Amino acid sequence: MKKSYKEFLITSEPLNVEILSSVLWELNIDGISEEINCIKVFTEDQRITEDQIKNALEELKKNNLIRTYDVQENVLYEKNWNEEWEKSREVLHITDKIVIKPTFKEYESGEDEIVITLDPKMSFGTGDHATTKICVKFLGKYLQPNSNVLDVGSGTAILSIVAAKLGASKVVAFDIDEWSLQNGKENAKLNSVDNIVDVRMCELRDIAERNFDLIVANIQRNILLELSSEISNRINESGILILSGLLEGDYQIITEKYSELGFKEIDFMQLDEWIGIVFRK
Ligand SMILES: C[S@@+](CC[C@H](N)C(=O)[O-])C[C@H]1O[C@@H](n2cnc3c(N)ncnc32)[C@H](O)[C@@H]1O
Repeated sequence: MKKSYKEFLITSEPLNVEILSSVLWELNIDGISEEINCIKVFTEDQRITEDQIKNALEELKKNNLIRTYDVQENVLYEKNWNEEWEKSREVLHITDKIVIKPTFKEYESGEDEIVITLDPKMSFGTGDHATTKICVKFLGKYLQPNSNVLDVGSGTAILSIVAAKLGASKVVAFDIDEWSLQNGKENAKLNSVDNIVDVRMCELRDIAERNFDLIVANIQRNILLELSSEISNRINESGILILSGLLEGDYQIITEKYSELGFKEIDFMQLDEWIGIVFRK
């Protein structure tokens, strides 16, 4: 039997690809491709309904992040959506030193550059999203060589691989998503850091280690609030905590929660409407 996929063609005003894709990835879609004036979302048939997409867009509308939207559904037979999606990936220079390259693109690296090769497949973390960029920039600034790092919600393991390449001696990367386990392991191997990056599929409460020098978590606000005590219990005295996945409006509730747990804010960054905060325990 032919396997079918659905393609949802989404137009919105304004067309904010980053915000749309971050919300749509949460629905467990398979891929997104960015077109000139719309985005296309690909998913295996039956997995996601048009109503689920519309509910997510309606939520964004309620929060004034988009004004209007339109969704058109097409069924595709044996379409290689991954190929479509790959066409829109580019080599990304996140800092002067850190470059993210999709596996299918050629790139000649500069002398001091750290080039990370990624095959994102179905996990979050291509490096395109503002929150990933914020975390990468902060890792470049705060990660000390030989650190013990925890990556909460690792997706493609992009942040773990960056940490390993920057000199971390041990990185535990975990995610609740099955695709991320597979994809994170593949990417760690692809970048020859699978001896440093330990990718797991579990919840934070299952992480037995409690001695991390740096914890990075790029997840949405409610999860960061829910996991705050568990995060706090796993960081060393004077450890660094990098949080992103947050919108401007999340700043106050997050800083209040984490300062109650003894964290002090030491840095802040905003890219578009997304923010990242660095704390020291
Ligand atoms: C925004 S993505 C971040 C991916 C990657 N770290 C990056 O910075 O690009 C958030 C990830 O958190 C995972 N996630 C969501 N809830 C989680 C939880 N309670 N514990 C661990 N991971 C979670 C999702 O599956 C997703 O892969």
